[in-house]
Amino acid sequence: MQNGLVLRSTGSWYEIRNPDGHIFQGRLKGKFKLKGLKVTNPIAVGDRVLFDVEDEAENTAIITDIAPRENYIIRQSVHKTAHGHMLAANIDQAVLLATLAMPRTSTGFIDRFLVSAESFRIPTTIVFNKVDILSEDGLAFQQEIIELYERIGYNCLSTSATENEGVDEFRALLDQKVTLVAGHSGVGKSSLVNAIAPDLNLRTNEVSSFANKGVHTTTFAEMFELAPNTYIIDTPGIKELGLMDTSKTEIGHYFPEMRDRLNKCRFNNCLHINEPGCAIKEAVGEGDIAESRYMSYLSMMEGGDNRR
Ligand SMILES: Nc1nc2c(ncn2[C@@H]2O[C@H](COP(=O)(O)OP(=O)(O)OP(=O)(O)O)[C@@H](O)[C@H]2O)c(=O)[nH]1
Ligand SMILES: [Zn+2]
Repeated sequence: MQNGLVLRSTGSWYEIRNPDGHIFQGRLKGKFKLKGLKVTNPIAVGDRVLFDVEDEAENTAIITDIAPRENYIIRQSVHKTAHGHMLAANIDQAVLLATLAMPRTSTGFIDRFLVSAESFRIPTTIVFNKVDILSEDGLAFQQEIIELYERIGYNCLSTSATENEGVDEFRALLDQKVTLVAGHSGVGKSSLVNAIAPDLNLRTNEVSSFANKGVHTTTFAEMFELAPNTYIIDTPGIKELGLMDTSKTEIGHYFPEMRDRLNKCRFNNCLHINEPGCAIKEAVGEGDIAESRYMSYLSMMEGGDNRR
């Protein structure tokens, strides 16, 4: 019996790393209890498992147990069934990679991500990349945006992957942690990761013989070791985390700057849209809650598409 960390999953095979760095291709034998979780997959990237080596020469293994998870991210299936897909487990933090250069990340997209991360209790740092190509006005605007998010309590960092700015800070941020890295295509995710771990090459790693072992060749998330005890989880093709089973009354709780004010509204079932005596709208009016954040809130309440 050994323990290991699940680095990838194809749906039927799981790539497991043991503490010595040895890689096994593991699978579950028979049916495994999902312990009440409404998900289609019993094991996710980031899971810690116990396993028995099945074939020494082939490096295959049988997974016998899964350690309790500290947290996990579930994505609702495209079919909107009651069951979602567990994207990753045991995540220490998320990095939302954004840019105010091109392709510009909207505050709506940032807020949607932050709300999801709050709902999964994952602390998030917003990294603003491509600072090297911002104009003077662009830089001033970025400073305002950073202040806006820092006031709420989010850690922010500005970087240039190409000019090596903020790269040491980025490396320090990831050190000894399991970090989910997310962001739109083109913001510089691979450039920034390659700047701190040149040997890794995110892109080429995606195509491996491992993927051929599975019936479903789509891998939803993958874990990469950057340095000892330092991992990133890449979610290729996944732009937003999405929310599971979130009622309208809950959304306000995932805006930290609203949380403390929620019990000050006149009506305790206030949705902060057009009710009289609303402490949230009052705070927006006084500038204590940013207009852009409130707009994101309203958009999420409408279930509107706020992805861009
Ligand atoms: N000026 C500037 N360009 C950058 C920076 N970081 C990345 N780029 C450029 O932006 C483009 C996209 O960078 P990638 O690292 O491939 O972006 P990505 O987010 O990994 O995008 P996908 O590969 O589509 O997921 C490339 O042409 C990079 O050279 C930066 O800090 N400054
Ligand atoms: Zn209210």
